[in-house]
Amino acid sequence: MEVRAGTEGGERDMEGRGNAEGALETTGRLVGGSEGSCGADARCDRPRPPGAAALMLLLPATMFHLLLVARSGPARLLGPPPYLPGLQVLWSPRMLLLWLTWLGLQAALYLLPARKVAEGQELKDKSRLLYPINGFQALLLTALLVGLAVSAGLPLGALPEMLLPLAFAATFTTFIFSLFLYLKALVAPASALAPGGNSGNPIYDFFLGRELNPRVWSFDFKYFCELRPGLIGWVLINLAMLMQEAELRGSPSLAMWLVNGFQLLYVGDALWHEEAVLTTMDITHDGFGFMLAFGDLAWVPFTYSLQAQFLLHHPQPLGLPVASVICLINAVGYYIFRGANSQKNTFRKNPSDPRVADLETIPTATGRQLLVSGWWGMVRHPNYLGDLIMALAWSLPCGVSHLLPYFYLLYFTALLVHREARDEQQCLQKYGLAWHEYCRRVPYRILPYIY
Ligand SMILES: NC(=O)C1=CN([C@@H]2O[C@H](COP(=O)(O)OP(=O)(O)OC[C@H]3O[C@@H](n4cnc5c(N)ncnc54)[C@H](OP(=O)(O)O)[C@@H]3O)[C@@H](O)[C@H]2O)C=CC1
Ligand SMILES: CC(C)CCC[C@@H](C)[C@H]1CC=C2C3=C(CC[C@@]21C)[C@@]1(C)CC[C@H](O)C(C)(C)[C@@H]1CC3
Repeated sequence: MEVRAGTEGGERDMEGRGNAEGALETTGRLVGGSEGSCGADARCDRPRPPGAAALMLLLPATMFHLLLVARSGPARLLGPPPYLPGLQVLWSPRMLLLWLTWLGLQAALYLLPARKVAEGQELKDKSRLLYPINGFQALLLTALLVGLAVSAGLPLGALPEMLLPLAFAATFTTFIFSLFLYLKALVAPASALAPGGNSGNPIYDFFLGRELNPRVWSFDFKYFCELRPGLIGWVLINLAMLMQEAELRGSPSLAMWLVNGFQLLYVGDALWHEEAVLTTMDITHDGFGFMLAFGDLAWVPFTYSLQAQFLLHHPQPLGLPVASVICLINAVGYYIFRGANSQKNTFRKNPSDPRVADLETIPTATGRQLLVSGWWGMVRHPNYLGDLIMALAWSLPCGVSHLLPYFYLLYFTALLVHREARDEQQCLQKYGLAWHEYCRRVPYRILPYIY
């Protein structure tokens, strides 16, 4: 695949500010302030270097806290962990090898011939990078390989006992990998840097990432990490919890089936619609540094699987009527999430497509239009609403006796509220008056009549 020059963030580099996602996808407003290239953006809220340094400790610490409390009797989200594991528990060369094998397997699957090669968003120099679309194929092949390995005697049910050292290996490799990304960016041309990826402060740049699309030959690190090892690892950990539960209790519980099924649907959907990730701000705007690398490779698999971890250690009775209601909630969430994302993607690809041609739109000075009916006429981020409804459905099978399984819902609400504010700021810069008009016509952001 041809690699062409990256630029400073393509069309999204209009606000002159850097990656603010860290501010809440990591910190909330704790990290306010600005450095480097914030420019005229009054809402620039990137972390300051001490904030970035603190987050590099805080994020892994939170992840280990969750892993520890999920297996403890009281399972208190806000309570102390049952014990503090020593290095002899966390560090295991075997687990490091297992983790590297996992990454290697996913990298090999990434390099297999793809059914399609997609073009990314147009960069500033009008070039586009090329990306293989074979994520769903990677999921199926991983399932096949794991199936074969399990039938040959691989004890997948032993994985729950290995989570701590495995998460430690993932965190360790993320630090090394981020260092590699940082050093690589030092010799990259200025045109390859993300907006705000050149603050001059090493801690800050290490944390948020300097390069927009770091690649070695055609291997795109950010795109690879965003969808493959973390997302597929997440469903594999879920499956291991299910198998271990079957071993311990004779069969998996209904609650465990639901959590596995819902999250498999979510991951399968993401990989099936892999091309859509090319238009997200993570790919088009944000640098690739510790925050996103840790998020993709460690945070997603080890904390998004929290409900399954909780259920293994805290079985919850679940009757069919309640389970049916929960399935309905997940189906409604998925319907909104998929409907909204597909409507926008179809419209952006071809506004004359019969599926979207009848929708009402607002013209903008850029030549692009904004949908103002259909899903995008209901609230300004219907896809977030659907995602949040699904997040609720993933927690409900765990009952209401503990707050811990609702961690994802709480974290995700905060993340999406911040993400929405950030996207809103970018759209305002991009579309100006037309965006004001859109906000007037569609006054609610995520939840109709409430927010
Ligand atoms: N599970 C997880 O941890 C996470 C999941 N997500 C999910 O990822 C998905 C993608 O989210 P995200 O990348 O944040 O952003 P969106 O998919 O919501 O994209 C926002 C962009 O859509 C375009 N847009 C906004 N309004 C309109 C409109 N009315 N008509 C046409 N285009 C419009 C604008 O870009 P333009 O005009 O340039 O096309 C805007 O910048 C969501 O479903 C979200 O829930 C996101 C983060 C984490
Ligand atoms: C470590 C921090 C606290 C948080 C880091 C944030 C990341 C975990 C998320 C940023 C954007 C993401 C997306 C997905 C997963 C989580 C991260 C990486 C996504 C791949 C999930 C599946 C969806 O269908 C999607 C639309 C493809 C998502 C894209 C954004």
